[in-house]
Amino acid sequence: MARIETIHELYNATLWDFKAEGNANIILSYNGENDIFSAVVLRLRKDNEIKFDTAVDPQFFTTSYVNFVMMPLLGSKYVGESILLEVRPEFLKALSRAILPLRSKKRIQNDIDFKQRYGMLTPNHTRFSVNINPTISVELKPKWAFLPSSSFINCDNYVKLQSCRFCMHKYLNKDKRNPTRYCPLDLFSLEDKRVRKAIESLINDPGSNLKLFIQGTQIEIGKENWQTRLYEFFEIDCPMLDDRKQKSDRVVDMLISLLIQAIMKEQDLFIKLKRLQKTLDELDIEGIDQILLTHQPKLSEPSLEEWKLIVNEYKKRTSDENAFEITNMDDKQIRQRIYEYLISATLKDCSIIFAFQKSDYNGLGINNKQGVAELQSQFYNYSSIFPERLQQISLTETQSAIYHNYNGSYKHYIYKVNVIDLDPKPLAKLHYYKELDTEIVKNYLKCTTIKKKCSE
Ligand SMILES: O=P(O)(O)O[C@@H]1[C@@H](OP(=O)(O)O)[C@H](OP(=O)(O)O)[C@H](O)[C@H](OP(=O)(O)O)[C@H]1OP(=O)(O)O
Ligand SMILES: Nc1ncnc2c1ncn2[C@@H]1O[C@H](COP(=O)(O)OP(=O)(O)OP(=O)(O)O)[C@@H](O)[C@H]1O
Repeated sequence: MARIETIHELYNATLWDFKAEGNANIILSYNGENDIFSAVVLRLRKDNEIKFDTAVDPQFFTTSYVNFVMMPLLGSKYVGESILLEVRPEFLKALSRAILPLRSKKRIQNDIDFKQRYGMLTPNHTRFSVNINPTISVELKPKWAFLPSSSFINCDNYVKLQSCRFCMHKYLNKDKRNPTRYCPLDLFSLEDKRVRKAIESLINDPGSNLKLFIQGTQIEIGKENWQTRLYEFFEIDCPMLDDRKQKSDRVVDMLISLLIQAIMKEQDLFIKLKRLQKTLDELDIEGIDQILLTHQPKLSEPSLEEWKLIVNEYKKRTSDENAFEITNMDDKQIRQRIYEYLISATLKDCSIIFAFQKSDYNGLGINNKQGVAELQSQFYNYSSIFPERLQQISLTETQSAIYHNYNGSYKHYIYKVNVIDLDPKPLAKLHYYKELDTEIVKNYLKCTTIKKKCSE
């Protein structure tokens, strides 16, 4: 269950900086002097039209959903703990006034929801609580990791079997004449060359799918001289490279190389995310739509207890070789598939944050492979993974170590990786999902004559 706290010292709007916002939430980072909160963010729900029809408080529900559904599926290593902080309308209104000038115009139509009773305190995944060395963080929003293969897909929509959802969707967005080269299937292939292509494409055209943070502050990629902020982190001051362009290309390449190395170390997360997205969406939205029309099942938002059962049932279904035929589903199995689709929708929309902090453990100056391998094994033996615990509010995070090998020179970093935005999607969105799917395919068929073949 979610833990609820009242922490009086936090109800002061000047202690919170606007950090970021999405469609549904606003995130504030603590700027006060109490070290306990130095790497903590406050996540507040925005006042959106789509409301959850649940008996319990929506923030309480969301936090418990993350604990009961997402943690068992993704693993506690990747899903941060959070605490509910009791909040009052006066505090929320003061925050809203303070952050208004900093918010993007495209988002301000929805304010903080002043009626929420709780905000969510969670670790700031773009910072470390022990802030002794420079930190760099990269947030990826990878989106759909698979090609569907459902027999429910209408033959007129055959493109869905060969072009991935993201690569089709990009033609519907504003920049459709010059769409990004990023394809999530490259990232999830976990093949060196393709992962590099995915990350390079994201850096060249980040959109909302890649964000970069230095010391927890977002850097706008592409803005003039944005790369200079990377020099300090990578300790680049090479006299041989006084050519600016060469220097900045090198530092971006170092960032890409560090990120790829961490992605490869955390392959399990990417494999898991892809498998979950795919198996929880076995029917495709076209199948979900058909069973909704044919069977008209009675549906309501599952309670937290029901969500636990849905996860267990999914696990049973996917481990059972004699699983039932999708053509022979009873009412309970039909509802199960619909709820599984909603879990998959969350996992198609989540983001992954990698944060790196330079470590003082410098490998004693060793720069040959054998020496590094020895040190690495010593290091991993005693502390490859260790939890960082913020005593008072007790939010645990897992940190790991990485030796970044860049052209034969090794640097040691501590890093952490966390999945964010794991909120439940409401049943009311199913209709939107079907409409969007139809629109994406129709537009894609019309828009481009060359249909890209994405491969898993
Ligand atoms: O529908 P999609 O695929 O465009 O995804 C939406 C996202 O758009 P994107 O394509 O990532 O720019 C959208 O992101 P942006 O607002 O575009 O940054 C939201 O994440 C939205 O989820 P929610 O309504 O906040 O729960 C997302 O809605 P869901 O489909 O995940 O419910
Ligand atoms: N725990 C965290 N630590 C650091 N940054 C965070 C954290 N949670 C959220 N953020 C930042 O705030 C942004 C918005 O947060 P979040 O994804 O939770 O909002 P949302 O409204 O649910 O997004 P979406 O529009 O994708 O649905 C994230 O993209 C990320 O940059």
